[in-house]
Amino acid sequence: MVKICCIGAGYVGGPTMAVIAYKCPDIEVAVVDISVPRISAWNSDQLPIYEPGLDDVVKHCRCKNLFFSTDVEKHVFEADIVFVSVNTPTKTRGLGAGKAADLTYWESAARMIADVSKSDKIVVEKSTVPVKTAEAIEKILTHNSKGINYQILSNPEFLAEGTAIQDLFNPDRVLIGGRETPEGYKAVKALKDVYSHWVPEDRILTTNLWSAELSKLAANAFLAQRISSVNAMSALCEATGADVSQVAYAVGTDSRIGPKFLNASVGFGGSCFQKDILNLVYICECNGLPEVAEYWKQVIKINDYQKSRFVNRIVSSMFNTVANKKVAILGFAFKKDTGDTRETPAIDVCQGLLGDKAQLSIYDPQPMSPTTKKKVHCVWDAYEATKDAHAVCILTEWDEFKKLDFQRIYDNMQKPAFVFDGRNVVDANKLREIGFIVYSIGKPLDAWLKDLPAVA
Ligand SMILES: NC(=O)C1=CN([C@@H]2O[C@H](COP(=O)(O)OP(=O)(O)OC[C@H]3O[C@@H](n4cnc5c(N)ncnc54)[C@H](O)[C@@H]3O)[C@@H](O)[C@H]2O)C=CC1
Ligand SMILES: O=C(O)[C@H]1O[C@H](OP(=O)(O)OP(=O)(O)OC[C@H]2O[C@@H](n3ccc(=O)[nH]c3=O)[C@H](O)[C@@H]2O)[C@H](O)[C@@H](O)[C@@H]1O
Repeated sequence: MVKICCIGAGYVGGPTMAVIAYKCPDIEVAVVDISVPRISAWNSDQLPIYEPGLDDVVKHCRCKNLFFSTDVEKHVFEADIVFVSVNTPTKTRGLGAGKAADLTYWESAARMIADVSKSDKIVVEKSTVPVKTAEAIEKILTHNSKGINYQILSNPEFLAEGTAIQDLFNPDRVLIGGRETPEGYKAVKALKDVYSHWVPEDRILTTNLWSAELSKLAANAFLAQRISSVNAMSALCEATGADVSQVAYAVGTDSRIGPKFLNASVGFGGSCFQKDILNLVYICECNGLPEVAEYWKQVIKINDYQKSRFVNRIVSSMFNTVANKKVAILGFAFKKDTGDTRETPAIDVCQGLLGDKAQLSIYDPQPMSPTTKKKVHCVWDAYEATKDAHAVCILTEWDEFKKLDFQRIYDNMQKPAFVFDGRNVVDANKLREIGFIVYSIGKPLDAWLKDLPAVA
């Protein structure tokens, strides 16, 4: 029986390995982590992450061919294939701080693999890493190899949170990069055999190591660029009376452009887009390509602009001050159907409003982390959040926000009552009929808002 071990039981390691175990009953999969609470949660009824469909997949294989453990060394020792899916955040200190990927966790995982291994292993980069990381990992492993043969593969993950199980069951493609040597091809084939249990052959792409590593950063940069492009258009729409949804639809019907990922928003968030673009920018700079670096940096600049533009809209609409006014925040997660609040645009919007001394009352359908709860006032119901508020800000596109009784909300709010829709989820005209003053990203402006400055 092939044995797989995955180091890192996070948003990627957990769901990815659960699906491998589910689709490959002949393979034994162990997911290991240094975090005891995380592993305990994976072994309980309350999984550490919320992802539609994940519970069923985990329940189906846990303790059969899927195991979660803190005994990292034992499972690495036993494995034929070791996936490394540890976090690779942006460096906060030292060389490349604020841009480069912090590979501390990766390096310590690689050193541990070298320490405990007694047999040949395929080591798979699942984390998103800078191009050429495989070379560094190879050096760490081979310098400590004790005669063991390691093959490094790059197998970046393209799942999106909220649709992880769907994405893993039916991926657009699986990408595997390896060394162009006989041993390298053999390792690529071994990993391909795992995915071929359920992924059609023509969707498993094989490349050299560097193409696979760079394709992951490129894919995230292209996706984020589309959002910044439509968000840049949203500002122009507001200035001209065009409607960003109509523009996006018209643009997206061109088959060369395509309709997906063109929803204007308060800005993109999540743990990866910004981190991966910063990483790309840093790699460009290190390779003497400042113009290319500047090009990608602009995607982040527009995203920051979009978030501050939204805050400025709120403050300027409400007589230029939100001091001591209750503002209800509906949605804190970085997108719907996830409990993840990492790098959510809601953090920047809330900070902006708190900077103007607003009193925030936050409601998200998913429970907030204890750290977030300590910093802001969270409530368990949208009606409680909006009671006596001057304004409602919608920051995540949860479906339940579309179904709220806005007449009830209006009746219980201070007047004039404002709605700032950062996700274009509500029917603005219906809300206007109730009496709200409504701002929707990239949509024709209310008379109230028209003459106010959009950006201070
Ligand atoms: N979150 C997402 O949707 C996606 C993330 N990625 C990439 O996948 C990687 C992992 O991301 P997430 O799963 O979101 O991170 P995460 O932070 O949820 O999980 C990483 C886990 O690795 C563990 N860990 C760190 N060092 C360790 C070590 N030496 N030994 C054992 N465990 C260790 C941590 O305790 C943590 O539980 C990142 O590189 C990210 O860019 C790629 C595609 C999607
Ligand atoms: O490397 C990663 O971590 C992953 O990053 C993204 O996945 P994720 O961040 O989970 O979620 P997305 O659906 O891409 O959304 C990212 C952000 O963009 C925003 N967004 C998305 C689409 C859109 O049209 N408009 C928009 O503002 C979302 O609300 C969210 O804040 C990519 O979609 C995945 O392919 C990739 O694997």
